[in-house]
Amino acid sequence: MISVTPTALSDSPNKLDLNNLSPEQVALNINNLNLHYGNKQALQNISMAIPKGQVTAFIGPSGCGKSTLLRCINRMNDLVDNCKITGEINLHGTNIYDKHVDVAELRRKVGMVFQRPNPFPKTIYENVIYGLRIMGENNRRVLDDAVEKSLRSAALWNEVKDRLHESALGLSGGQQQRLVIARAIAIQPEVLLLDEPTSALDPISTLTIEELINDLKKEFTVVIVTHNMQQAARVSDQTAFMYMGDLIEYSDTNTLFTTPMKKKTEDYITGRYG
Ligand SMILES: Nc1ncnc2c1ncn2[C@@H]1O[C@H](COP(=O)(O)OP(=O)(O)OP(=O)(O)O)[C@@H](O)[C@H]1O
Repeated sequence: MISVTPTALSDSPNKLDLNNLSPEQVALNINNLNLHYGNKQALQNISMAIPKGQVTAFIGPSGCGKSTLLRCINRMNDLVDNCKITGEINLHGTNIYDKHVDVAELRRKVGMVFQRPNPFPKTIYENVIYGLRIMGENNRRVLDDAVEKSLRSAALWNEVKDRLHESALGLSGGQQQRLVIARAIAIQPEVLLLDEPTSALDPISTLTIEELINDLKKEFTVVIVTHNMQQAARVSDQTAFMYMGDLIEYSDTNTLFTTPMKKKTEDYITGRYG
């Protein structure tokens, strides 16, 4: 039996009715999303509303489609050959799969952080402003401000403020992951996607990132994929349990971990499989 401590870090006890969110409460609305890799269907009719300014976790056994669903939210699967997607994902009312959508612009609104920290072989400063430079920002004052603000938001400023012009590769793994989060938030996305952001980190760095996630939702909508149920319970406001490409159950995190509605969810959270 796996024991979890629901919402230990999350400071948002206000339960939302996920089936009845007002348009102002919704960041992302996923409607009848289906995804095939060649002949293999990896997502089946996924529909869910992801609330704004909260942390939503996707959990489920290996291969259930968590990362695939996450990658749909910034159209990363467009890069995969033979991948076919039907359905809609509405970001603040616009279907991101509409043919008129500029994918580069979408990825500015929907940032992503991966499992392994991937700083560029540049200075800490240049890593943070990477996206701003691509957008054509060259004003030193604007860039300096963005560096400080983003590093503060990523809980890294105090550790690196005296070495901003040193290589990012000299940072520890946990610091590198916070730097990558700073890089993602420097361009002020609306949504931040985190794909198992702590799976390569030690327990102390993991805790630091979990605390950071709890702060990030004050500014951004956060969606996290995690293998770790305790982590989902600690950081998320609502949790979606997936199994073999289906969304089995989606509810506020406390309810999902304490009184799941579906047998499959119960079996998973009590460690019967996965
Ligand atoms: N690029 C791809 N091409 C073909 N099949 C893929 C591809 N990516 C994922 N799949 C398949 O789609 C299914 C869902 O994979 P996905 O990585 O989304 O699962 P997951 O729940 O995130 O798993 P894990 O926890 O192991 O990372 C799996 O069967 C996987 O093998």
